[in-house]
Amino acid sequence: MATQSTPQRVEHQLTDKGYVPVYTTAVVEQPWASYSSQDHAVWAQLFERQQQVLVGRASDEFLAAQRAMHMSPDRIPKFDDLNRVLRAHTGWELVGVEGLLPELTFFDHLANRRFPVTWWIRRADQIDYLSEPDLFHDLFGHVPLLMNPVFADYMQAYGRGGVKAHGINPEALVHLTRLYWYTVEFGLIRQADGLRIYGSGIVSSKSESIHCLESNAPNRIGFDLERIMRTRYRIDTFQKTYFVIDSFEQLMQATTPDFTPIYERLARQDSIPAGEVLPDDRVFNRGTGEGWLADGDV
Ligand SMILES: C[C@H](O)[C@H](O)[C@H]1CNc2nc(N)[nH]c(=O)c2N1
Ligand SMILES: N[C@@H](Cc1ccccc1)C(=O)O
Ligand SMILES: [Fe+2]
Repeated sequence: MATQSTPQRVEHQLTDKGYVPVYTTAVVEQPWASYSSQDHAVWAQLFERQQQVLVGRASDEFLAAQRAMHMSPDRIPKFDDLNRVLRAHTGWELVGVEGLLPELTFFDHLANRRFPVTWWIRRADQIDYLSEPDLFHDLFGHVPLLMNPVFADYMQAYGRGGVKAHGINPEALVHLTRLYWYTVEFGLIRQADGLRIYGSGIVSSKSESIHCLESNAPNRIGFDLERIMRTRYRIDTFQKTYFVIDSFEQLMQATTPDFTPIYERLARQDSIPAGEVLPDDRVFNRGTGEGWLADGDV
């Protein structure tokens, strides 16, 4: 009987966020044969639950991409099977990793159309909350949209931008990471029939899939590149603000220009607290702020 899959943590490193696990940057084969029956059961339970929550909440593009991937709901998919489909559609491929990677390693993967997917899945007692990306977050949350040609291009361009920003200065990376956070992880998109989810951090969370669209607590504000790059975010609670794009084409066009002058301009401006609404914001919802914690913005 295979044991519960556990990540091979290399060590813990003391950072400004306290002790964080540091993983090897190595690409690892997916140990598919060693997944336990509990691992597959956790996948099936999360997949089934999220499928139900996302009807009427996930964007049309996300649902179409997910259908095209033919991911099995009842056991952990094989990276090799998904790679055959993904490569044929947009040239992307999944690579197995132990967990969070150093930023430059992460960006370099994206720049080469490789998406790093954590090989282990959370335990049954972590179903509702996990502090770091596991296989379910990466595979169910991030992988489907890599089937969408425009979003696939955006993700590669983002990776190239990350490598570039890493060579500029740490502040540029902070500004760029916020863009990732408020689009790839927690982005909303406007459809004719209402706001919908495309961010991976949301689609892999039952509670946030409901909260982000239906609670009055958070702000919902129209996409504005530099506004987003100035805005701090939360890593331990629901987002205080969600940003809304009109289309992936809008996202692609907004991020095509050279960011170098943008980083220079942003360096002279203050960051914006996660829950703030500015006079020029295109406000879809002005949040009540109910349940917000006072501090903790990153
Ligand atoms: C974009 C930003 O650097 C972000 O924190 C990166 C860092 N390293 C990562 N490493 C992995 N494996 N997966 C991720 O999503 C990220 N995110
Ligand atoms: N155009 C950005 C790179 C980028 C592309 C797509 C998304 C985010 C950033 C730059 O010059 O740095
Ligand atoms: Fe993620």
